[in-house]
Amino acid sequence: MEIQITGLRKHYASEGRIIKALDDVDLTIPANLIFTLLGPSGCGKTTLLRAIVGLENPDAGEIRIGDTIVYSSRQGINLPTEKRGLGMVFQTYAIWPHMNVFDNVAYPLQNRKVPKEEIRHRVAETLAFVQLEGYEKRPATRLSGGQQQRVALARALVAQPKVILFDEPLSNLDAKLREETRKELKSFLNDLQITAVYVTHDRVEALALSDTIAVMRAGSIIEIGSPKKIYFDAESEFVADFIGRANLVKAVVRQQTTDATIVDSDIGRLACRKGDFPIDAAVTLCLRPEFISLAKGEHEGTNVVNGTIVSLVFVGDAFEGEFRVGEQLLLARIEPETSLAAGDEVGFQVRPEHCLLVAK
Ligand SMILES: Nc1ncnc2c1ncn2[C@@H]1O[C@H](COP(=O)(O)OP(=O)(O)OP(=O)(O)O)[C@@H](O)[C@H]1O
Repeated sequence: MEIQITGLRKHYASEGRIIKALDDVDLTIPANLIFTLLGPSGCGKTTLLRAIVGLENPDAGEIRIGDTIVYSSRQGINLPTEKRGLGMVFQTYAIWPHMNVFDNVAYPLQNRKVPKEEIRHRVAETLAFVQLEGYEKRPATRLSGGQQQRVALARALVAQPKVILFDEPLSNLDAKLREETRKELKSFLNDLQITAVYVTHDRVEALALSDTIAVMRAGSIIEIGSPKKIYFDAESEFVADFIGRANLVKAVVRQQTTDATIVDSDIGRLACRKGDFPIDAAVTLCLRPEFISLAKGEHEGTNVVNGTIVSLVFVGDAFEGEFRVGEQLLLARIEPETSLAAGDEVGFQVRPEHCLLVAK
């Protein structure tokens, strides 16, 4: 089910200041996909999610879920949470420790006075779906973190919602379990064909899980696109920097050719991916460390950059190499079997399509 948000506003007054948690947000969340709200702490993600759920009372705007207006300041509509037909997996909605798995999952149905036999059937079906059949009698506290998350998911799904909302549901799990649970969750959601709205500040989680990512900043949605689009074709310096490790270099547009934009940058003259910028525009060159392939010695030719290695840090599957080009420090990903060392003169040639220009 599609969610349509129009002019949604929520301001808070705090210590004499106005905080624009939601600054007139317009947003369409498409049906049956995993849609992620990504942004730094305090950008308004949770406020937006809570407004969709009905746990936050906005100041103005409209929220439509499918054909139903669940909130409209103009029409004075504000449906209570339980009438919005949503499932939720929130950090703060953790499973109940004093109940067993069955009772945790059955709770939303018991609350709605669904007949006992149907409850048993639907809980069994949902537990099978999240691969927890046979766990009905297990006290919730005697489950692993990942299993507890699956119980929380089952509880959100048991009432067959049209939309399911997640607020940082994996943030209490350790790194390895978080990765496994994320994969499971993606496969569950793909099978379900349900509209999922997912809030996180973790870019890796957003990239791995989402069909579409909306990047938020200071109460506004600033960019929307597929994970690849956001990662490779960011439109602003903020998004390029937030979504992944990036070398950001100041540059000025000098020339537009048919297939490239030529800039003078703090690391030299470079042909970059063609961008729609006027001559003399001040832009930022975004160069991802994985596109820099350093080799020893001084290099010559077009789109060549030379520098000196400052440090190498081993991070398991690679080295993170820091090197200096003039006044600019750049980061490169270097293969683990490298013979490069600090102090080495190095250079690289970069393909224009790997040099993304973004607005400052
Ligand atoms: N009850 C409140 N009173 C005052 N300010 C609030 C209140 N709730 C949220 N805010 C402010 O509104 C802004 C948006 O908060 P929100 O929790 O939506 O951000 P977030 O992006 O979810 O952050 P995080 O990732 O840290 O949870 C923040 O500046 C926050 O301090």
